Amino acid sequence: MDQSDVAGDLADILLTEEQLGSRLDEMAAQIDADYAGKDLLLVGVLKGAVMVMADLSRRLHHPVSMDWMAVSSYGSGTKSSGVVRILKDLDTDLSGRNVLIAEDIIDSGLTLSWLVQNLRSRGPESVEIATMLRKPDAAKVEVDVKYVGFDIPNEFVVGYGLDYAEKYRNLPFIGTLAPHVYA
Ligand SMILES: O=P(O)(O)OC[C@H]1O[C@H](OP(=O)(O)OP(=O)(O)O)[C@H](O)[C@@H]1O
Ligand code: HPA
Ligand SMILES: [Mg+2]
Repeated sequence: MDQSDVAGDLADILLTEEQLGSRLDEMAAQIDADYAGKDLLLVGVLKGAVMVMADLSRRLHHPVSMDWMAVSSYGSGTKSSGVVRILKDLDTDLSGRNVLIAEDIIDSGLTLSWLVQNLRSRGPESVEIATMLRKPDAAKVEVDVKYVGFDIPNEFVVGYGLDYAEKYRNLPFIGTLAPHVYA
């Protein structure tokens, strides 16, 4: 997508591609250090986490496996329904594995608190979370997150995997939408 095609839809750019990239460098270095000598399974949460998974995993100097889950709580709206559905489950047996969930955003926390509980019940060695974004002021449940890219204000954001009604995921930066887009 030519960014000029969506420029009229955006109110603001919150985080540039460069800011996301340098924060990912730091997160990857931390993850490499924390998991040195250990097995690591990255679990990406479709669809939003595709960018984080691709960009974070390529920065790790660590042999990892990758698997994917699809869960959805937002549908096409801007509010979490609170009801999490598994649309696609993992192919991997988690017994004894060190699992690191890769996510684009923790908003209300409902998706991740549900997912962490679900994965912990499968007998892994550990389950931790790496998320690019978190909205502290939107939290409805506490989620223990080991790696956070950025804490952001409580506004609906798009880009870098995040959609509004399935659009804007491929923007390389994080932005907010102009009010007319929701109308
Ligand atoms: O903390 P929460 O309030 O639960 O929100 C976070 C979740 O919402 C989004 O997924 P969505 O359901 O929109 O699916 P998608 O990734 O396919 O867009 C996002 O990717 C997270 O998984
Ligand atoms: N934008 C897009 N998708 C989301 C958001 C957001 O701010 N929060 C949870 N899912
Ligand atoms: Mg979504």
